[in-house]
Amino acid sequence: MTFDFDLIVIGAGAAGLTCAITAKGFGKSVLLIEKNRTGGECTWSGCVPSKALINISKEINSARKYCDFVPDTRKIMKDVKKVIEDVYSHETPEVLEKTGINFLEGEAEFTENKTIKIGENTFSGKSIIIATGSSPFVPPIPGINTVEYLTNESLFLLEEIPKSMIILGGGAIGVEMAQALNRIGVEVHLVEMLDNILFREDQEFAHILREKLIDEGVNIHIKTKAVEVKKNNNTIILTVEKDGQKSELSAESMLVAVGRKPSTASLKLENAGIEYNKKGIEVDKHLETNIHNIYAVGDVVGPYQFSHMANYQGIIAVQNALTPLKKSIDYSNVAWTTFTQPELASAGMSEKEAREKHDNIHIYSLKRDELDRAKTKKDDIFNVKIICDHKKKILGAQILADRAGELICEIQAMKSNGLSLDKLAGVIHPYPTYAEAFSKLGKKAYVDKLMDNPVVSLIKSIKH
Ligand SMILES: Cc1cc2nc3c(=O)[nH]c(=O)nc-3n(C[C@H](O)[C@H](O)[C@H](O)COP(=O)(O)OP(=O)(O)OC[C@H]3O[C@@H](n4cnc5c(N)ncnc54)[C@H](O)[C@@H]3O)c2cc1C
Ligand SMILES: NC(=O)c1ccc[n+]([C@@H]2O[C@H](COP(=O)([O-])OP(=O)(O)OC[C@H]3O[C@@H](n4cnc5c(N)ncnc54)[C@H](O)[C@@H]3O)[C@@H](O)[C@H]2O)c1
Repeated sequence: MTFDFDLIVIGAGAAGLTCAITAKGFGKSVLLIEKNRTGGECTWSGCVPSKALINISKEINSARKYCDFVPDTRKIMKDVKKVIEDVYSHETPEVLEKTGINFLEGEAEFTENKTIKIGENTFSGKSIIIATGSSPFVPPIPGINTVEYLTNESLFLLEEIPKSMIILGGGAIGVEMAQALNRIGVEVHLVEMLDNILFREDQEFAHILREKLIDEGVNIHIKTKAVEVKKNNNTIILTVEKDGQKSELSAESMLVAVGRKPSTASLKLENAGIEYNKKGIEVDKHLETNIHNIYAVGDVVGPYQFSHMANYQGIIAVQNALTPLKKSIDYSNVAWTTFTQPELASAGMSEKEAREKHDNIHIYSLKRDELDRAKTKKDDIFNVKIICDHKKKILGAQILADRAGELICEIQAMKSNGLSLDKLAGVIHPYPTYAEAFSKLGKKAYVDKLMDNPVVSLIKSIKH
């Protein structure tokens, strides 16, 4: 059987772009289909605009320590859009076509398992990769459809920012946006139904971060459930329930950020017999669906909804789809960062997970007052936790600090290469840096390892 393309990729977000570029690198013919704009969520309504807004809000926050002023949110939003345009300029259909990728704009659906339909046209692919991402989940709170709520898809399209905002959901989006919006002058109410923000993170560090946000002026309502939404003139009124007591929060606008739903509806997966559930498309360890040569990657698959995971999965899926070598996905070395200030970065296991999986773990931690660099900045928050097994092999790490997302990469590199923490003991780190914390912890691990050595134990016992 002959095919129109070696590979058809549906969706040109982080995952789909990686797939198309990687396949082209293998010298294969590729058709990339996108119904909206190339770049997907990360460029238009996710990582890029959120980090641009966070950066601006940091600058405003620093300046505000020394003088008071009202930020111009029209100018802020214009600058956020400029950043989006800059990133997009490197991934436009024209740029992609120059690399030899065939690009088609349109909504793709399966007609059968080798054939995709876009409008009136059908195309066959020897292999197909689904990379259609996710969209915001909107909870069925009574009255929600009677108000014009925002999601990440509409927030960054605003020309100016409302003066007050209710944010529903204290996850990654809610917390990052709560701090950034509050810093640019928005009165923020963050509503989270669990007993802390950032439920996936180390809860001790999430607690410190929560206190910091409250200190900055964010109104955080934990253990609080949204029960009804209504509108009164230009005000959104959210009825919430906490400990059985109802009360009302009001604001000009409301951002819904309570998780994602996979984008499967438009694909007509049934026509190809592809299995999926409400969490997304089901794949095996090779990222292959139940249908041979149809793969799925990125947010539409999970379990981690990050751009870097979309990239990682994309490369593996292409390799498996186009070459005889089958590579398994490995989620044992995942790292991520929540871009608040301070940032909260994680690699591998949390302390809780490590305790569940290992009998004998050792936590190496270091706080602000043990590190000169942190002490040089007034009010700096600095917390590191590195979780090791009994041989000091790194199982996981969490860092709550400025630029924690950069700092975690040193530990991530060590962990991914199976190195133990004591190996950092002899590595010279410049003084005074935040990263010096790692060589200090490496030295502690080195001494502990030495003490665990049977020869040292024997000498110690003889001496005693
Ligand atoms: C506010 C926010 C901030 C974030 N910040 C970060 C961050 O800092 N770091 C990080 O790693 N991650 C971050 N993320 C997560 C990250 O954006 C996603 O994990 C990533 O973009 C997923 O990429 P994807 O390619 O799987 O999906 P998407 O980027 O959603 O791409 C899917 C594409 O498929 C297209 N599509 C869907 N159906 C069809 C169809 N039938 N036919 C044709 N095209 C179709 C869509 O239009 C879309 O362009 C953030 C997310 C949000 C919402
Ligand atoms: N820096 C980053 O890497 C980054 C930033 C933003 C988003 N993301 C990705 O996007 C994904 C989605 O982010 P998100 O913040 O929408 O989801 P999330 O799953 O991270 O958090 C959603 C939060 O909403 C709460 N919630 C759910 N229903 C609620 C309700 N009815 N009332 C009050 N609270 C409710 C949940 O308890 C949870 O804490 C993240 O999981 C992450 O993968 C990553």
